[in-house]
Amino acid sequence: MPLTPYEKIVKAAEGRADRLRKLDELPEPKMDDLAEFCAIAREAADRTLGLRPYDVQLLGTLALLDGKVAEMATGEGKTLSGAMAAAGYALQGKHVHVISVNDYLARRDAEWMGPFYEALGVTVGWIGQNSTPEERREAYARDVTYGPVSEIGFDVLRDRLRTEAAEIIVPAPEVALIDEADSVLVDEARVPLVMAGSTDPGSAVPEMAALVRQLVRGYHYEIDEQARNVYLTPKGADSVENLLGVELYDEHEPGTLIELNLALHAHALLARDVDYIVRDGKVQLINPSRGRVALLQRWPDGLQAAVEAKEALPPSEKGEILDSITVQGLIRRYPEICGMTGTAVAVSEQLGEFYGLKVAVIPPNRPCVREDEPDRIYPTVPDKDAALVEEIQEVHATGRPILIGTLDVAESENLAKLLQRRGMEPVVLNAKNDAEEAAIIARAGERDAITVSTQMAGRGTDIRLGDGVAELGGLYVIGSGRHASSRLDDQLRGRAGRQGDPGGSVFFVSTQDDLITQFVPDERPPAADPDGIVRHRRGAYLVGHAQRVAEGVNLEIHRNTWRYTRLLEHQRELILEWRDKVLHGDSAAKALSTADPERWEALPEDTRDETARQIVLHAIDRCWTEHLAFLTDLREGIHLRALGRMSPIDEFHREAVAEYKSLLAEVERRSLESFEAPEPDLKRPTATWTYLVQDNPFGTEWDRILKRVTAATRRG
Ligand SMILES: Nc1ncnc2c1ncn2[C@@H]1O[C@H](COP(=O)(O)OP(=O)(O)OP(=O)(O)O)[C@@H](O)[C@H]1O
Repeated sequence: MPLTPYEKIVKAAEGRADRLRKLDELPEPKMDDLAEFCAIAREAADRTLGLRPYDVQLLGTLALLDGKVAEMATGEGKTLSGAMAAAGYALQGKHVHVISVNDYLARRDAEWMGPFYEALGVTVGWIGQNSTPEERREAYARDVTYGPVSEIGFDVLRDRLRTEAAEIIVPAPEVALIDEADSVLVDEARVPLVMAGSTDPGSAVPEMAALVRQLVRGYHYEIDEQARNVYLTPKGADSVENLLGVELYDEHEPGTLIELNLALHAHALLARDVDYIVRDGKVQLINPSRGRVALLQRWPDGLQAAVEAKEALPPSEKGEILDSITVQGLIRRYPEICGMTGTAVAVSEQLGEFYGLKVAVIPPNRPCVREDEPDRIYPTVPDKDAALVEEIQEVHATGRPILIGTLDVAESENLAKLLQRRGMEPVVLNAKNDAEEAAIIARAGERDAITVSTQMAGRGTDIRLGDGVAELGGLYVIGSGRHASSRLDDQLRGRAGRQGDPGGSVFFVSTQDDLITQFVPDERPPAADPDGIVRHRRGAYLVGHAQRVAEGVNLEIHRNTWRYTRLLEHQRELILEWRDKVLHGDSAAKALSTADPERWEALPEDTRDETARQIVLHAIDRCWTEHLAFLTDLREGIHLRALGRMSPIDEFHREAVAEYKSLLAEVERRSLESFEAPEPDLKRPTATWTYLVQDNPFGTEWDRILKRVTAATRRG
């Protein structure tokens, strides 16, 4: 039977692809080969997807193939650039993980790009939260696997505890191609992915939650400027002691103080509809940089329980941490890393420092003609809100679609109410109704549309202009306040003016906004002009300055966390290497038969190898879990050493290294003990589960101890 034109191109491309597969035999792919690859990929995309890649998309692909982070503006077609690069790596014989930010995008992109991969003879699969182990295994066996960072991380953690070599499902890491690279590599880098086991419900203390509700800010407790800490005043401490009838600062009974602190944190620093929402009887955290519900995320155990108590919800499960890995640790396992995002330049320093990555700026296909107006600055929040509503009403009267980006769920709901009162009909998109996202966004560019959204609308969504909207000036984006990172501002602006569309953007700011009062509390804002707008140059300076301070604080936190986790990641690699040898080889048998030849001989020959393997694996896993707990405690308490003028990080390293060395001896000791026991106890947790820990927003135990010491001195 004659081939259809489609089959012909598939065949031709496959033949070419076979030749390209041989590329990896060459020491370095030559430019000629890359050019040929680009030509084939463009043709394949055109014929299979109906999308003929623009030159700039190919430039993006080349940057990715060169191991860079490609900065490409929104709507420039990163999905296709990424797929071409993934195919390029796959044709060199490498496994590629395309790391998406959520299940929806992983599946959508893998399916959308499917025919393109097929034409090049590259196999593709995807995984999501609901994938079964079998589906996962199959997806990982493909040349290119799409998946959200958390799912890949959880699979790595689960593999980490396998006791049968055949059960391992994630292949050795080769290439990571990361979508929204700044968000994954920088904003989420500190998030630990955790695997926990066994059962013990968290302890929530409803009485504490009720007690802190009665306390008054400024009298009983204070919050520091950056809203990262809350502490009792001497008066507050007295009142609490009276109410509880206990001595709070009793060194021997720290439990009450810890519970009280957690309850106070949950009460004073974590706000419903800002930091989390309550849905289906559960506390659901909101991802601060995405504005979405962060499914699977929770705070460290005590804090999670305190928030649940605050909301009068049943406590969620609590368990022993069997292993954990940070997003940064997970990504750094890949020998080759590349990524793409609309905003990379602003974090190029971090990308270089933490991953050795360089940024390549890809020009837009058509010049951006969006008009970005300077911020409109007002003295107070009510002034700002009034002006915002006024502006929306005026522009809405012309029919031009408006997208308003708010900083949190509560703000989006308040603004929507204000607009409704003026007879407008805004559509709200936030973490509470994320299921309707696609439908809401699809209409956001139509005439008369008013969409109020949290940062959710900032990424990964394509807003097309409706009929006649270009003549009205295109989409008008308004920010109701500047974010703590200029990247988030830029992403919001980027929703307008895609692919040379007309569009506009402006931010409304007040000198009372949290960004300013938290990060530059001592600066006095300039006065407003008679019409109520702050035009003095210092106003704009202050806003920019506050944002830079906020970015600096976050970078410092990232650096500090990495200083502590780097050693841990290194130790994990070493222990995993050892574990792998045990799992895949006969090192356990060798060690135990040498240690106790008599016992070895007494064991049935056909099962003793496996027995030895299970004994040593069990000892390694137990000791590692205990080591992790030790390091967590060490890190929490290490800052007390600073009082003794030792550098906390040096001290941490010294102890962690010593402990690791003793861990190796301990594994051997326990293995031998089990080996010699008549009935070795090789129990493993009956239930395991995975979750992400949202960084403890309130610093370390050290801060709390300092506050405690200060409070106690003040009282004395
Ligand atoms: N070469 C092309 N020719 C025509 N349309 C294209 C081309 N490449 C991509 N597109 C279209 O452009 C739109 C945006 O693509 P995509 O979602 O990949 O953009 P993006 O860069 O990821 O944007 P965002 O930052 O919003 O995620 C899609 O509708 C896609 O079909």
